[in-house]
Amino acid sequence: MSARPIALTLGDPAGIGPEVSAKCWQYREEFGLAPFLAIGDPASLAAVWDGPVAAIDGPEEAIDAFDEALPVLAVSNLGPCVPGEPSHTGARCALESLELGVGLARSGSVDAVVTGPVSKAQLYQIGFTHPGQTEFVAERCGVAKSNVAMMLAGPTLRCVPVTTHIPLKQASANLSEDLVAAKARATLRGLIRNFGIERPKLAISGLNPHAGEHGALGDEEETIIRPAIATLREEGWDVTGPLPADTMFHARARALYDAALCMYHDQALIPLKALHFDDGVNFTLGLPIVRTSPDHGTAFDIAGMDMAEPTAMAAAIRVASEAAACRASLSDPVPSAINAPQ
Ligand SMILES: NC(=O)C1=CN([C@@H]2O[C@H](COP(=O)(O)OP(=O)(O)OC[C@H]3O[C@@H](n4cnc5c(N)ncnc54)[C@H](O)[C@@H]3O)[C@@H](O)[C@H]2O)C=CC1
Ligand SMILES: NCC(=O)COP(=O)(O)O
Repeated sequence: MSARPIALTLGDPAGIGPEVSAKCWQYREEFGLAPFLAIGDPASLAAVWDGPVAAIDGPEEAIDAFDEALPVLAVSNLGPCVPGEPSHTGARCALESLELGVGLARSGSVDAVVTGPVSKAQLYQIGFTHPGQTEFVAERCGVAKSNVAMMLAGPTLRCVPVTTHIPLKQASANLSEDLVAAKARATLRGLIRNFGIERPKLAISGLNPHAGEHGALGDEEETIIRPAIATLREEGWDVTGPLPADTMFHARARALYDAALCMYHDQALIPLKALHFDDGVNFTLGLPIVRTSPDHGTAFDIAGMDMAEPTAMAAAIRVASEAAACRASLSDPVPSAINAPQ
């Protein structure tokens, strides 16, 4: 077992992040979780949980404390903490926790960072300029946002949207051959590096109904997606498509690939959440660090009611540990046989 813990940010203090984090500690043995520490406002835990908490000053104290209590690295929240009532002070606390968690992962003092759910709307209101945590973490790691992939992963499906948190009417205009190819490479390398899949298979969707019907129902398949696929194949990657998005997610189709690359957010996330809402993991591929998150959001509507299922958070912690171990076991994370530019 690694001697380093995992850092888990509590997310928005008014959301369900504190509750699912506490439940993960409570059921750590049933869930098979490696030691972790929580980062955030201790009051947000106290508001929803009366279990044991150990205040720590750094990650090096977490492993010893973990057996007896949930280790917490406190981040101050200048406002009151009421479950279900988000605030700007809470959003600032969530952002500060994220910054600290990413910093610990970058410094190598934790094996991975698992980020609790934040409210994008609240973050935007306090001046957050990134579409989501994915792009924030990429920037902190010095990686261009086009070279990271937001993968949503469950036991029978992994999906990556090429465009992420933008209005749907801008999705087509934001697609390009280079972006599709860059997201595909980040996904394929990520499957090798974090999931240990030696020769990953990627299925790439079309954008339009029936993948465009040879151009009759839209031309992005012919002008953008097909040329990107040709380039990826020349580089040696095992890539198929463009596939009609409505027929690529049934069970027999899913058995043919390791991940699906889709053109916009809901094309990827609807099938994933329909199949795996309770154990879906958001995994940022393409980073020097391991970063995961549960697939669900802040769920302000049920915060403080003891109704939040911790299973997606538990999956996010487990997948992060497995990915960290996988990376440590690989001497050549991207096999040189695959002739892809770095
Ligand atoms: N990992 C992250 O940081 C994510 C953050 N978000 C943010 O969360 C906010 C709310 O997003 P929504 O679209 O409403 O999605 P949501 O996932 O927060 O909630 C959708 C529905 O599912 C329920 N739900 C969610 N998680 C649950 C759990 N663990 N157990 C039981 N029920 C659960 C909620 O009560 C709600 O009815 C948004 O601001 C969004 O940006 C959304 C997805 C991921
Ligand atoms: N729909 C996924 C999501 O909202 C999580 O985004 P991010 O904040 O992890 O980039």
